[in-house]
Amino acid sequence: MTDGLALAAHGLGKRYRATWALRDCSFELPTGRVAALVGTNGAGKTTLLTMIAGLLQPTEGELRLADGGRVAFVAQDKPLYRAFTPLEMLRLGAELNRQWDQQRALDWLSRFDVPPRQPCGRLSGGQQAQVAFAVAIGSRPSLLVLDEPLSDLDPLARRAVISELLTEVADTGMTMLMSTHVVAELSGVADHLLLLADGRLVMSGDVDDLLAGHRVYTGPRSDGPPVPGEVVLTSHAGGQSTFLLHGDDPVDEPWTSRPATLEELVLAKLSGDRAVAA
Ligand SMILES: Nc1ncnc2c1ncn2[C@@H]1O[C@H](COP(=O)(O)OP(=O)(O)OP(=O)(O)O)[C@@H](O)[C@H]1O
Repeated sequence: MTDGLALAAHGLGKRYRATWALRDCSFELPTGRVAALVGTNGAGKTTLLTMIAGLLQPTEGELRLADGGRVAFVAQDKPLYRAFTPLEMLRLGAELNRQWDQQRALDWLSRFDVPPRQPCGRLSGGQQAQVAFAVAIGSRPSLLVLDEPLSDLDPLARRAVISELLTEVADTGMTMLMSTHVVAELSGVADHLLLLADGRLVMSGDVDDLLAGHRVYTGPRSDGPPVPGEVVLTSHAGGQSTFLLHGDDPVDEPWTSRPATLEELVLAKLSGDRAVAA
């Protein structure tokens, strides 16, 4: 494994009976990054994360973790023992993990007001998610893998959880990989992106590198862009046309241009280079 990488995949694939859920997946994830795994429904996100967590064997290819790397995985359905209280879940975590940070786990529960002595089966979905986070954080992972971590949480809790997770990354140097559908929440959070569509990795890398050279040009309705470059997305609304281009040439009035956002680039890549009516 090359130094500085938390994870590397090479030619990774998974087939369920006759169907390939993931194919030809190769990427490198540097240590200490906050990576977002984005994709449409059924794109293969859970399949990839479950393989990284070591709970599913690849059909082909290879997946390598940093030497001595420890993965914590918070699955989409956040399985907890319903009769156990949050404190008992932490005790179980302490017994199952050679390295365990009880204080970090307890701090997480109190930060999110989780009743520590109430059976998990009687906690709300959001509180159960917080117990799963506390156990994962307590296990002191070098790579924290989260499958749709925010789906059970209200908008305030989503923001608070993201902020706490970023603090954990900064404090401990761990790497984080999380799948999400909510592209709008990635800005300022993810510095690395893995984008899946139909079981294929269509884009991956450092967010700033991916955004570099992508601009949005807006001007009068037109069949083609005002400057050369690869058209990533076209949209027409009323008398106006907008082109997302891989190219950053200056443009003359009445056209204007600005840098593309991560959300625009992701949505454009997921919808292909089809023209969309805004
Ligand atoms: N156990 C399984 N047996 C057969 N097919 C499966 C199994 N698990 C997943 N698949 C199929 O593999 C593909 C990828 O599924 P996966 O759950 O990895 O996608 P996803 O990106 O996580 O989707 P979502 O965003 O809807 O959760 C889908 O076509 C799915 O139907």
